[in-house]
Amino acid sequence: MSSTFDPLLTQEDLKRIAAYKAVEYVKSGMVIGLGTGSTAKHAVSRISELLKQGKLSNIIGIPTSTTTHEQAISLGIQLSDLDSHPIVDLSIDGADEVDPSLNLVKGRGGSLLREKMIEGASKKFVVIVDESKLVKHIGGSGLAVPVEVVPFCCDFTRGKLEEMFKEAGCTAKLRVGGDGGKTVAVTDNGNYVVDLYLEKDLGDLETASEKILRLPGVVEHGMFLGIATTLIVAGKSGVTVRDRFG
Ligand SMILES: O=C(CO)[C@H](O)[C@H](O)COP(=O)(O)O
Repeated sequence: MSSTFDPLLTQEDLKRIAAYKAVEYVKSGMVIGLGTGSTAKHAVSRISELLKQGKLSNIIGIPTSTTTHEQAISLGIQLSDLDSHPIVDLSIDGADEVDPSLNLVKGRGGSLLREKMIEGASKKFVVIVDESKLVKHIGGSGLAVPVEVVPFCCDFTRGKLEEMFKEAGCTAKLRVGGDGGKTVAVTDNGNYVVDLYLEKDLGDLETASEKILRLPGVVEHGMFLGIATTLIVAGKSGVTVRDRFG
């Protein structure tokens, strides 16, 4: 599916267009996983707008971060969690990278663990991106693959991760806060993030995933393999919608 746009649209416009398109999947009475980031925030705002206009009702949101929790609360969206609502009808979230098989890198915003729990529990997971996020192979773009680690001996875990992907030219860096690097960035779960910068792609992603998850000290990584069901891409020449099973 595709339509033609104004070439003067900004990246922010494209994020909003993708998000609004995804919200067309939201129906009254649904439990919705609310993603995190500058693209997902447009979806949360749109859901609230439609609730206020009476075009949607009885929506329960499951936020994927404290930031999204605060946004949704400020917009009056009713919230819950996976303990009370273990099955999520639909999640909508952005991504940092998307490959042709709809595998993703997520978590450059630091919310990868809650995102993976909620999006993995969803019957449908719609990924919304502008076209800059499309890559041939995830993990080889020069940008980071985030890994959430426990704070205990995090430099030991960082070193093990770097060693693990030595052949892919990996440099593993502990993520610092937005205060010029004076403090370590802490996730919503009280953990740290090690960013894996790779010169080459990771090869077989399932193998890489298993290796990372087997390392004690690792909580989760930001590769979302086989979780996304639908991809919405907004680009200067239009919007496309792709279903993994379609
Ligand atoms: O995974 C995420 C946060 O943990 C975000 O979805 C991802 O970083 C994309 O963010 P943005 O829409 O701001 O580019």
